[in-house]
Amino acid sequence: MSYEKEKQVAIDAAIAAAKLCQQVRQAIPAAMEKTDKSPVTVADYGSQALICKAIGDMFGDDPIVAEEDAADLSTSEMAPQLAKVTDYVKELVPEATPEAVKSWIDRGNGEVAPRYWTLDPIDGTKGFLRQDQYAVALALVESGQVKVGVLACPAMPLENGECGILYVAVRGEGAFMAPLAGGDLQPIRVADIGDAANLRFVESVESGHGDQSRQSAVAKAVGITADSLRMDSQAKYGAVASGQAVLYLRLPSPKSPNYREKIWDHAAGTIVVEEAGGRITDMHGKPLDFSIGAKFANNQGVVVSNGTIHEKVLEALA
Ligand SMILES: Nc1ncnc2c1ncn2[C@@H]1O[C@H](COP(=O)(O)O)[C@@H](O)[C@H]1OP(=O)(O)O
Ligand SMILES: [Mg+2]
Ligand SMILES: [Mg+2]
Ligand SMILES: [Mg+2]
Repeated sequence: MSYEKEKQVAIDAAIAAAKLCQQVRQAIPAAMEKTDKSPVTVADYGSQALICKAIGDMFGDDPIVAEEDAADLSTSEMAPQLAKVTDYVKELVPEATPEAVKSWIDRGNGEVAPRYWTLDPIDGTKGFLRQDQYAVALALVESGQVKVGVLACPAMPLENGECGILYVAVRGEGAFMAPLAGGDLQPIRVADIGDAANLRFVESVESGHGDQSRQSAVAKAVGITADSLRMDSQAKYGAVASGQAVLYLRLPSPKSPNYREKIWDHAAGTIVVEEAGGRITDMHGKPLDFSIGAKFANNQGVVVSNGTIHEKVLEALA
């Protein structure tokens, strides 16, 4: 089946959301704290409102499993924050009101189903706040398989020195990138192992999101001697898909061994890498299971590679 309409709606929505994020970031955003102590900003809510509205308007029957929840914005003390979110959304959707914005955000409370969308309105909020990398990540999943993935990475550098990359993939059609500011989609491929300059691996900036000493040891065991490239968000998937790195390791942090990865932190990135010729499994070699819920209850860790080194990496982990 062709996903032309889904792809186009997803691209347009992600570009609009990325614009909103860039506007918020110019104003040096403040972080609010969620109940799990993780940060969130008006841009996370604004991005989720825009994208859930767009998907809901075009594909009203599709559930959306998204990270944020409008309940966090519904108290009277949060009214000024909701007003700010509404102002940013209004610049792109003039009819936005606080109530409408909350209802759009709440479209993201859907559950995993035979066909669903999953959204991280800002992946890498900590990177967003640090003026580092972040991504707007949207994917369509059918029968447990990601079919369409769009990653908008406003801070990813292009070869010409400008910033902003859009990565797009549709199952069976290849992976592509374009300048986020506009331009043609160009095919991308993972790096060949013979390409020594690209023999690098990527990992999180946040040391609490992985096991950095084990990640370095595994990279060394497969012949990668260069220091890791540390990057926030699913921009790391973009780096592997476009050949800037051959490996992305995300092994459970000793500080939070029971943490389970969330589907919206991986769905869009995984199809971009797979369609660029790469491979993704968990640290035990199992495929990521997108069919059970918002968390990967049956997977531990994530290994993303150019494909050719994957078995060696799994052997080093075993
Ligand atoms: N202990 C953890 N291990 C792995 N990922 C985590 C952990 N805690 C939070 N995260 C998630 O890591 C993602 C950012 O990853 P990266 O470090 O690659 O930029 C965020 O979506 C964040 O989720 P959350 O938004 O729920 O805090
Ligand atoms: Mg995230
Ligand atoms: Mg997020
Ligand atoms: Mg978050």
